[in-house]
Amino acid sequence: MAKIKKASDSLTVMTNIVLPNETNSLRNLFGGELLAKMDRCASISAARHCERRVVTASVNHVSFNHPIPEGGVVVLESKVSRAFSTSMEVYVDVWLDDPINQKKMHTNEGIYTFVAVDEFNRPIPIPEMIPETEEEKLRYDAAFRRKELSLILSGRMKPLESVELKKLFQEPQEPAGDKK
Ligand SMILES: CCCCCCCCCCCCCCCC(=O)SCCNC(=O)CCNC(=O)[C@H](O)C(C)(C)COP(=O)(O)OP(=O)(O)OC[C@H]1O[C@@H](n2cnc3c(N)ncnc32)[C@H](O)[C@@H]1OP(=O)(O)O
Repeated sequence: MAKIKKASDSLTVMTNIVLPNETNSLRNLFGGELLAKMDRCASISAARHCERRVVTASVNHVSFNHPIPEGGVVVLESKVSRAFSTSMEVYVDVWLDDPINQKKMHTNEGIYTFVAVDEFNRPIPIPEMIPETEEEKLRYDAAFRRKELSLILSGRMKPLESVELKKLFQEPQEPAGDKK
């Protein structure tokens, strides 16, 4: 597949108001409801990138930094952060938006992996992705480590087979001349 796409080509923005039936006993948005919203938003980004059917392969990370209250306006923004062969990482940022005071607070982020599949649910190749902004470049650079970690945690890769992740745990090598 020759096509190359930008991260911004997959930008997806979903805005919702938190309704009472989505809240927990503290009257904040229930975590599972947020996960479902993030999965929907991210899956649209993934489909926009590869122009194919996609399935969620894993949820690699979700952070709940601030509660989102009933009646709050929730804005989800997702983009593909890196495309591999058949899989892609999608980053979702969640904001609590105060339209009256025009303030926005970053409340959550999530990192998902999607796989493009054919009509028989077999993985198929996807276009490459090029990052443009500084944030997109940082997320792109770290995505391979996260892919390796996710494969290790799901039993699909042995830790010693990793390339990028292993480097994090290796002692920095001293230049030959500095040895005492
Ligand atoms: C034009 C469009 C406009 C927009 C228009 C709107 C469209 C709107 C779209 C909405 C779309 C609905 C979105 C529903 C989203 C669900 O809800 S899907 C339901 C939940 N998910 C599932 O049921 C998936 C079930 N699992 C599977 O089907 C298979 O395990 C999978 C994921 C296809 C993988 O199959 P497999 O045979 O194991 O394949 P394998 O070759 O080993 O791995 C394939 C790739 O996945 C990676 N992978 C597999 N597991 C993992 C893991 N745990 N971690 C990281 N990577 C992994 C592999 O590393 C490999 O990556 P590449 O190196 O090829 O890039």
